[in-house]
Amino acid sequence: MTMADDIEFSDREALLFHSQGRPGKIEIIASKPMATQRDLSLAYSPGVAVPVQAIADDPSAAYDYTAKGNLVAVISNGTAILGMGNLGALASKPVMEGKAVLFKRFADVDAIDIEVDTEDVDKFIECVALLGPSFGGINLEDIAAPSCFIIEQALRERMNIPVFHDDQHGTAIITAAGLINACHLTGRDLKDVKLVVNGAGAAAIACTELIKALGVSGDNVIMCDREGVIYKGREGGMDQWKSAHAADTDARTLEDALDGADVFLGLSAAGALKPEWVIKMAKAPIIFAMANPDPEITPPDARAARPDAIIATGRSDFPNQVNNVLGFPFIFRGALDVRATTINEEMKIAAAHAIAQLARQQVPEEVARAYGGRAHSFGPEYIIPAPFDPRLMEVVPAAVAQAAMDSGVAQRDILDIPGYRQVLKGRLNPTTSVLTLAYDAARANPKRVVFAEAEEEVVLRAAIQFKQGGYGIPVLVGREGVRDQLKAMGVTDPESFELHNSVNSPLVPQMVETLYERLQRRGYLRRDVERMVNRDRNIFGAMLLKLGAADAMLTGVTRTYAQTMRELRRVFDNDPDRTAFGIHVLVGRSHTVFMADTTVNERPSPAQLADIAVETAKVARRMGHEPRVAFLSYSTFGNPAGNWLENIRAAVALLDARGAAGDGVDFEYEGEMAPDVALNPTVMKSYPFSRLSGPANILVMPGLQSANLSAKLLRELGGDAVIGPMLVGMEKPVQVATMASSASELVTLAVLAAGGIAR
Ligand SMILES: NC(=O)C1=CN([C@@H]2O[C@H](COP(=O)(O)OP(=O)(O)OC[C@H]3O[C@@H](n4cnc5c(N)ncnc54)[C@H](OP(=O)(O)O)[C@@H]3O)[C@@H](O)[C@H]2O)C=CC1
Ligand SMILES: CC(=O)C(=O)O
Ligand SMILES: [Mg+2]
Repeated sequence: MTMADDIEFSDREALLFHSQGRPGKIEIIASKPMATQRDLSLAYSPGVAVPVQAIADDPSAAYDYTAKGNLVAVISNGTAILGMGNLGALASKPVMEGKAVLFKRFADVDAIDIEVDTEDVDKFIECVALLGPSFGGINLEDIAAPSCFIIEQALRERMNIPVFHDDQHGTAIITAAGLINACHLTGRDLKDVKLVVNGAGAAAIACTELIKALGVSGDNVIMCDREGVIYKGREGGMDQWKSAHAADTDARTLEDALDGADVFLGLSAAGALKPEWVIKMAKAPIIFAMANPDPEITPPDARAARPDAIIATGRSDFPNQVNNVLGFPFIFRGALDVRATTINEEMKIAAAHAIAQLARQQVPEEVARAYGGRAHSFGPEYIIPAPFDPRLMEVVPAAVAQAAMDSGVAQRDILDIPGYRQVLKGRLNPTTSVLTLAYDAARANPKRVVFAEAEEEVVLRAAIQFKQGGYGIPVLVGREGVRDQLKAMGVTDPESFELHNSVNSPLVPQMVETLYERLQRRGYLRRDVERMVNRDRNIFGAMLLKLGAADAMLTGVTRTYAQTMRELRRVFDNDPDRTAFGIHVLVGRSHTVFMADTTVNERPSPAQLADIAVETAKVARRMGHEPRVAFLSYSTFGNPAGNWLENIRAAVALLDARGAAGDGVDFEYEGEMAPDVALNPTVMKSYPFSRLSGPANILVMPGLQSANLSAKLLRELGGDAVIGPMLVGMEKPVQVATMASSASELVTLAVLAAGGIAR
């Protein structure tokens, strides 16, 4: 196969990728434990008879007792494998396995590939129709036109689950989204656009139909196939689907058709578009060369011919990937979740608009990271979101589900769409579900949060996301130039951001007064205080908070944690009677563990250890977890004996006493114990007297050495996501990020502070 020079893998690597380990790309994993005889009895005979009878009595019970409702079949006969042509059912298997994997990765839809070895349309229809009971939906793939039209139509009529030919409708939805945005960027009105479509197969016909439905005039569209322009009256190589798009034109070749055209839409074959024809297109032409794996024209060739063009391909190694992977996982997610009987026009148009809109919003960092740090913002090189954009999972299924309900094809209603969007977010990323309560709390009661280091780009990105997410009002500390920075980052209304600095803040005299009163007996002269307020953004930002101009504060990106804490301590005390300390939260797929104190107290006293347990338990509850506290040590209940255990034992005794006195110790705790005893139920069994009813989810660490080391090791080497460090116990909600924090991590800390979770 010919590959473009810049693809960074060889054919051998592609084969190795598929053959290494288990051959292929998918496997099936049981969703229920199969460990014991009892499990077997329940899962298989005799237990399985019960759901069998329930489904026989009421077929809709299949959605409750089997995987049907989340299972999609990816079905092909291999007659149009990508742009490679008819290579047969078996050869299509790598593509179909690939589509199944994409369903799972992007939208948590379980999918299985089925290759049907026939080109006989009736046999194919019969085969698929009979598979209906197994699946929640059918995704037809890489079936050549015109058979695909007959097959899809017949199956849609016969089956009561969604049947969707991805190459037709998935492609059409994404193409429409890309075209809407490309026209927007080049100041074109869809109804005036002159469009040339190359290809008259599954993808081309469906794209053209949807684009016409969106407002492009039929008179302005010319479609071409291998024989050239499909014009009214042409006789050779025609069928009813091509005839429907035959143009009233004198143009006979693709070259003729392209003269003055605004848009080229290629859904045909590699190399079909010559650079010299592109030169004839209108100003700022839009070129979607979507054949896979090799496009109709390579982006470098298209760019060389037309530097003013917007260029898209179906591939992930160039900007603007217009590929149905952006659609099918999320469209099925929404359709399955409302048990839609079909995927109708309303649902497709809702998906197209949702995707188009998403591209116009600020791009989150996860996306930039997934694409090697290439930053995106809406423009000619970024007309459509990238498949790794986690927001697709939140917005597209919700739009599709809503459209299904509105158009009457949903069998189950989702009434709480904001709640559904949260569920969708949590479905992919356990970290976001842990944070759901925090995000909800912040959004319900938006607070003013000081972003003290707003001249840093990462901080500004976080502030923009914080504002756009509706989590609160960022209060930026920085020079006037920050507004230009905001503008350069795509913010259209930088004036709407509140910006403070000591040069023009009317609060400075009051800040100096208040801080001097606090520090005058701690070795500071008034002029020291003046200098601090005027020059140090942490002091200035903290004073905004102290004086009530904001509700919370975020800093830490420009100075070390210890240095930042020293500065904050000049302004803030601990909350009276509380210990200030840090918490890291480790989020795995099946567990969440809070670890404290990971940042502040080098050798916590027994009273501090007890406080850390009580306060961390409160934070865990605020994040939806019932606390079980383990006081960690290298030693478990006195073995081995050592000199370092007294503090821990005294802390446990203090909690016993506080509990006996009814003083807020309403959670399980135990210690001292080693981490395996705290976390591993099997090891735990050796200590039947332990008061923990299950694995601990709060680990109170014996000292800063072990705590900070553990947190950092887990962040660098562990497989889990790590949230934090959160700072709790200060007089005001202040969060100190680590210097390497990403914008998403900063947003999380701001949300934890604003939502009152970390306080
Ligand atoms: N980026 C994306 O998301 C997607 C891209 N595609 C790509 O679109 C292409 C077509 O796929 P699909 O519609 O499923 O396949 P079909 O087999 O249904 O259709 C192929 C069409 O392309 C036409 N064609 C082939 N070669 C040429 C050429 N040199 N000049 C003009 N027309 C040509 C054929 O013409 P004729 O009718 O005369 O035989 C036919 O109409 C493939 O390259 C595929 O990879 C498809 C789906 C999604
Ligand atoms: C992307 C796709 O489905 C195709 O090229 O056929
Ligand atoms: Mg395909």
